[in-house]
Amino acid sequence: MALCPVVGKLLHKRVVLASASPRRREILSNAGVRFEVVPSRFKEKLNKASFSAPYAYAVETAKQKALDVASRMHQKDLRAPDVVIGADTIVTVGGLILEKPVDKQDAYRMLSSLSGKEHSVFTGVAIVHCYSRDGQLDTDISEFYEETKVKFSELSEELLWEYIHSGEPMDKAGGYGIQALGGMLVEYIHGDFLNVVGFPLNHFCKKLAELYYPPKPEDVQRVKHDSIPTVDTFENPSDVEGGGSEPAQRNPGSGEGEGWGPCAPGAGGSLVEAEGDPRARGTKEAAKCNRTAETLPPFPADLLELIEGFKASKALFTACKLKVFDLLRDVAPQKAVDIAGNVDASLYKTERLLDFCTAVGILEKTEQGYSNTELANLYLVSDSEDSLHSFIMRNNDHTWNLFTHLEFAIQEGTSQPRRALGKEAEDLFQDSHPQSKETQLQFMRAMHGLTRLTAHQVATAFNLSWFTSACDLGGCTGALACKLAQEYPHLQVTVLDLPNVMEHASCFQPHGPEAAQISFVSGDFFRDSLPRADLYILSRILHDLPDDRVHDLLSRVSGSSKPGGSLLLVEAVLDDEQAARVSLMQSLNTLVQTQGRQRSRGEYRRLLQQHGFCDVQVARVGDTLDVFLGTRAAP
Ligand SMILES: C[S@@+](CC[C@H](N)C(=O)[O-])C[C@H]1O[C@@H](n2cnc3c(N)ncnc32)[C@H](O)[C@@H]1O
Repeated sequence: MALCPVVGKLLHKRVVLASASPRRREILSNAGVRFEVVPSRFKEKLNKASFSAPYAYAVETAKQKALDVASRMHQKDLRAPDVVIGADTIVTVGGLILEKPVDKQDAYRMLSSLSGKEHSVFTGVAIVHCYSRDGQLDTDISEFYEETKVKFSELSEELLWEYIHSGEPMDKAGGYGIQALGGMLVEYIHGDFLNVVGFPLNHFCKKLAELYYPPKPEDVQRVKHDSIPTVDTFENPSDVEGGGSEPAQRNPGSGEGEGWGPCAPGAGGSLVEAEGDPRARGTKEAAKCNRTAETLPPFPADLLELIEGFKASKALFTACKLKVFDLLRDVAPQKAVDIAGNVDASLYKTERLLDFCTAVGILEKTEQGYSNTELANLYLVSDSEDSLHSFIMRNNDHTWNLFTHLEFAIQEGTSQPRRALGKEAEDLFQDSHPQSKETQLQFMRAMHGLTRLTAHQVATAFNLSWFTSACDLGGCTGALACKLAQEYPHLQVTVLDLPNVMEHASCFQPHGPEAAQISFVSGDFFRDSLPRADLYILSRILHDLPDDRVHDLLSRVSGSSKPGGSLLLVEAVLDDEQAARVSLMQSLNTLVQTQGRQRSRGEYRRLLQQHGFCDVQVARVGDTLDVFLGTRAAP
């Protein structure tokens, strides 16, 4: 079905229906939308007289219902859902708006006013996209309405009262339900049947398509579309409070045709404006240049994420540095005041940091307090088996500093370790001014955590069971060696790395039976003779090296390999989108830090072949790493 992909856009979002109506629930779930139901507490008491048309009243009520739920959910657990759907159905006849009857007399009054006449059923719908920014709720609101004309037969008193006594009219706008007994009262309808039931599914899907697949500017035909009149007054202004969001005052005079109208996506759409929100400025600009909804530029969500991304990284670094996740491991939820006391920080600011961590899914917050998510327990606790804590701290203490010099690296065309760290590029690994033990260990723990993430997949990318000896050149803590030993019980693995690394390698030695298969050797793969092995491994080594050094190293490995021996090479490559993203990010790293560069799969394959490794096979590991296996041909 053509509409399925549109509804599919909601599948990975947390969607909430702000309505208790079982009919709306059924229509949406039948369409494949997955959602929670949180009935709105918004009282349907807007001043009808202040709306220039009945549908505007329905749209505004739908919007206020959705905003009420978004704001309550955000206040409750500081995490608004992604999308809240509000809807309000009204019946109008002779300029009067009929909602739900309050009692049987009211139902009688309504139904007799419809008898033998045509009336309109309007459903206003608001689709509210929610965002949490700095603990505040921010929303984008799209709204629309649908009208269906319904003609009732002449209803006898007897029929009327029989219907009223059935109880069906009481919770329905206009006092009837077209999908049940009330269907017998209807002579004909013009328009969407489901709109009369309570939810205009067809228009809803079209609106989603408009939002999620905005037309390309060149495809846009300028068409006159429905608009919603200006609404300035609310009967109860406090109803719109909450979560820092207020509905925008609509821009008069921007529209086509009718002389007024909203300047926002879709018919009757509007954007909530928040002070300082770039989207708000975008909306004003659009109004200025008289843009229609269809010609508004796409909202640059990815770009904004890119612009602001460093703030999120720094917040994570800070929470790690304060050891928040260590504190919350294996304990009952903690209140912000206790966490702040424990990490010796300001309560108010700590709470902001904790709320951010909650918003990005690394902490959970309940009434009892904050606790670690599973992700935090796995990776953010400093001494967990798979901890990335040191990798995060390395980024905070070392890489961050280097990246502040990216501009110089680009302008001057050189790496910046001197400016950033006071040392030369060639000293990065082999330091003539030894780093402190803590810095060295931080680097090694960082590599350990990173390598462990993919070690099993690298070790099993190819069947290596016929090798009896392997040497992992620049193998650091032995994280990959350990996995190889576990996978291949007949394999002896030598880990070769520089003396300053080997000095601390004992901290990482495995304790299981595989320990007997692994030996650590101190050495420089550019200067010292390489330990003898059937299989050499270069994992994440070559991208840090300039071309001449790559050739140098490969020719040494080749020279040490026996015919039939192999080289296993592990690198992120430039070829496909996902790997290239990681690879290019590393290339910025090498730009500021080393003299290396990223290479494509083809380049690595050719490099292996040039150095005598033939039958090169390649396997993808995870989303981003390529593992190459080449066999040394006879010279
Ligand atoms: C980026 S890390 C890669 C570690 C590991 N192979 C992996 O896949 O995670 C580079 C490693 O190469 C080591 N290294 C750099 N230059 C070296 C050299 N000339 N001789 C031996 N090891 C070296 C570093 O000490 C470091 O442990």
